[in-house]
Amino acid sequence: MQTRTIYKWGSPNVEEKLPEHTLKFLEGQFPVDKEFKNSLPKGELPLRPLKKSKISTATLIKLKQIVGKNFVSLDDSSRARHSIGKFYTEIYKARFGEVADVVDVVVSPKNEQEVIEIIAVANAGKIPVIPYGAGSTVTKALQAPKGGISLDLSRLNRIIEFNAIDSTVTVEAGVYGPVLEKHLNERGYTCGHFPQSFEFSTVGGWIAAKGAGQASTGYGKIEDILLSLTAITPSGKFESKSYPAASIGPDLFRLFLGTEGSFGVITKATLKIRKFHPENSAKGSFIFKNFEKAVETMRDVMQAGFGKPHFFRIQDPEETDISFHMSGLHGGKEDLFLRFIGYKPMERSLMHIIVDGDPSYAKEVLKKIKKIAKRNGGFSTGESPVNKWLHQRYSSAYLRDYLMDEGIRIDTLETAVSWSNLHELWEKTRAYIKSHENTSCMVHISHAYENGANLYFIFLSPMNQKNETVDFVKFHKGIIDSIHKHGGSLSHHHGIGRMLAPWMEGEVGKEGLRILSSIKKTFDPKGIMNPGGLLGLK
Ligand SMILES: Cc1cc2nc3c(=O)[nH]c(=O)nc-3n(C[C@H](O)[C@H](O)[C@H](O)COP(=O)(O)OP(=O)(O)OC[C@H]3O[C@@H](n4cnc5c(N)ncnc54)[C@H](O)[C@@H]3O)c2cc1C
Repeated sequence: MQTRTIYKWGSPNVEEKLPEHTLKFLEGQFPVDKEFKNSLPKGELPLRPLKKSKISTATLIKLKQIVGKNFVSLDDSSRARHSIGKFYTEIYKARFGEVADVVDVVVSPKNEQEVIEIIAVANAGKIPVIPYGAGSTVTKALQAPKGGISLDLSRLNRIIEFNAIDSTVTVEAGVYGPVLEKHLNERGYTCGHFPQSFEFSTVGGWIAAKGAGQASTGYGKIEDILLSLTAITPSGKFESKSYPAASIGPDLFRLFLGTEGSFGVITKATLKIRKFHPENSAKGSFIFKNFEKAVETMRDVMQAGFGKPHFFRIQDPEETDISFHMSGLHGGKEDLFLRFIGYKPMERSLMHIIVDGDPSYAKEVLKKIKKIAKRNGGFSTGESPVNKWLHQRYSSAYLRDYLMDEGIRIDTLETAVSWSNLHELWEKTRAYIKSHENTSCMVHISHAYENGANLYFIFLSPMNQKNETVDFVKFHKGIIDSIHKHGGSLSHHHGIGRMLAPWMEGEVGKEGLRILSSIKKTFDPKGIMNPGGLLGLK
């Protein structure tokens, strides 16, 4: 498996160089002062925890006895790396070497028994424990305002059982996406969970953040894929059984979904798997005259009842426009033809579809979608845009670090919204984002349901040369306020962490927070699991 460098997201084997036409477009759109750009650190400074480790010698001895001395790290780089995820300001500050809320020690157990013993030591000493999957969180969920132990789960990486009879796979929590998927693909199956961070995220992290993959419209979010789990909590070991369905009171294992390590450590999970033959997939794309018609088509398809695509995406007009520029299509013959037949830049909206499954099913569903698209004025643009998107479905995110080198800010926020609120939320939140000086706002829908969809906002602008962090935080807060005010959920798949915690009471209410807090107390009476404001918990 590939590893990545400290600061950069993505495979070190993939060059982040942009094609000439893309660079030209970005330079034109987001002019950045050369001197400012050159003054920006590019990630060459060593990471520097702003606090000294306060772990006691007695605790260190115990931890080393459990996992062996090679799996306990106290060095600056390990502590700092394990205390940041991939939120914009975390990465920005790390480039200056700074990591403020830092763990005291990093411990890497190799099995569940070692996790049990570490939790016991931590609980006895009231030492915070922060489970660490692959560090791809974008919600500040790994920051350690109270210090403590980072429990790196990457050695819990076994695939325990592939079960073709039940169509399940049981894995340890530290298994990375590509390892799991390769194992399944070799047997003609898929897990169906492909977050954009797929290459560098773990099964435990997917469950803990309650994430969604790019094919979630067909395969479901991780909560639909998860059948059962084992979690080690300070109160004991919780284990659920893998029934296809059951009526045995509330599904207790679901309590761990989305809790971002604040109830316990997920050590093992059983996931549903699906038969998978990519050669059978049916692909199509359409361009619509406007976003409204594209959304209407998506909603009609989701509510028609004839089946649904696995990947179902709409790019709003600005995202469609920027992808024309970035892919070099802008001004080309396809673009001119589309304009000529009435599909105008900054109005038109692109839709991508992939239907998996039995070939006759996939073909039939695509045929029916084509009918609905045609009725709504969709012009078929074939398989090629889908293949292009598939080619860069993970690597497009590598761009953020490159843009940071160039003095350009790019970040995202995402939400789920009912169909009836979708347009207002899209319009109002876009308007807020666009009110910030020289800011592009691209929006796509990538997860669709019978009752609504997600909206994924990407914003791009030159960095603020006076104070990038302060300006970013203020602007970012305004976007969250707008999403919240216009009927969107705080998150559809990234989770809450510490980033969205201040809005949690507004989302779930005082009573909701009280219930959450009392469940936490049951699993974690001393409050050692990922403490310090996560999920809005005290
Ligand atoms: C470029 C990029 C693209 C992304 N795209 C998507 C996307 O498409 N869909 C999506 O859902 N998310 C996406 N994310 C967010 C992130 O990748 C997910 O939240 C992912 O599920 C986190 O997994 P991880 O293994 O990296 O967990 P980490 O980042 O290490 O941890 C995340 C949280 O879960 C807790 N945790 C981790 N493992 C365990 C465990 N075994 N037991 C208990 N708690 C645990 C941690 O304490 C932390 O609070 C993206 C992130 C990036 C940087």
